[in-house]
Amino acid sequence: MKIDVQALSARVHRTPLLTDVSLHIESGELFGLVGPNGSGKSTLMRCLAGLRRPILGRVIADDTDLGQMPARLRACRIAFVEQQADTTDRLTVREAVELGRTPYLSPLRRWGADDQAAVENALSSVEMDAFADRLWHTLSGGERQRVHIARALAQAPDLLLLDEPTNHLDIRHQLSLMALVRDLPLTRVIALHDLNQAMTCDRVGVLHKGRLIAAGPPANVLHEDLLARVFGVAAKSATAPDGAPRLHFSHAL
Ligand SMILES: Nc1ncnc2c1ncn2[C@@H]1O[C@H](COP(=O)(O)OP(=O)(O)OP(=O)(O)O)[C@@H](O)[C@H]1O
Repeated sequence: MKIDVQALSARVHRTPLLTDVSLHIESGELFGLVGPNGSGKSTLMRCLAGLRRPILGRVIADDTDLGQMPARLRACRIAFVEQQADTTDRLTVREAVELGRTPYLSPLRRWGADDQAAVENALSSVEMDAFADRLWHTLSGGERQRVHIARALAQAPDLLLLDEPTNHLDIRHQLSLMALVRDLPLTRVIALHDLNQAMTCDRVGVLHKGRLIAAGPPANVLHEDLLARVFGVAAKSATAPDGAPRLHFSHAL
């Protein structure tokens, strides 16, 4: 799914949250969204998910205005893992992941082998198969996060939106999640605080005070001047032994 964000502005009461954001994301791209706390990342993600209506501008998903897309179609095509998603329902892990298949079900299309396979594959992608029968509320924060991601994968979307998905994850699961997301054959937008994880995206966009101030290949965008100006940190770019660009942070400015 390709995404065209056209002159998008969002506001709460009189407070602007996003101002005149325009952005094109290619089909199949891994796009990283970065910016300091409160810069508007989650707000933009919610607009991309169709959960927040912009006050101005629009989001075009393939050739359809997201505001006009029927909710069920949107639920089949777009999966969103929010930052602090939670549930109070008494669910097992498997039942939570099965929710990802809900948009596909109807009286004419009941639960079938495809749905079961999608759930099992999703559980195993995030290494949660052994937890399938555990109750949701007994899981740790990182385990819950992995189940949310499994639910989104079970949805088999064309666009996957992940808002800071590596929060709560230990370093091994951070790296395996990023590797999993990198290899998925679909459009992915991922809000990240770890700028070295952002360096592994195809392109990044930088939000600052609700405006998109830069977008492009990570090594071009996340340079020392921008990191000082936007994030308020002293950083140096370097090359890791495997040839990948790395950022080294020394202190807050
Ligand atoms: N309902 C609301 N009412 C008032 N202000 C809001 C509301 N929702 C968001 N904001 C403000 O809008 C700004 C952008 O919030 P948003 O959650 O999009 O930022 P973010 O970049 O995701 O931040 P973080 O990195 O801290 O998660 C913040 O200053 C936030 O306090």
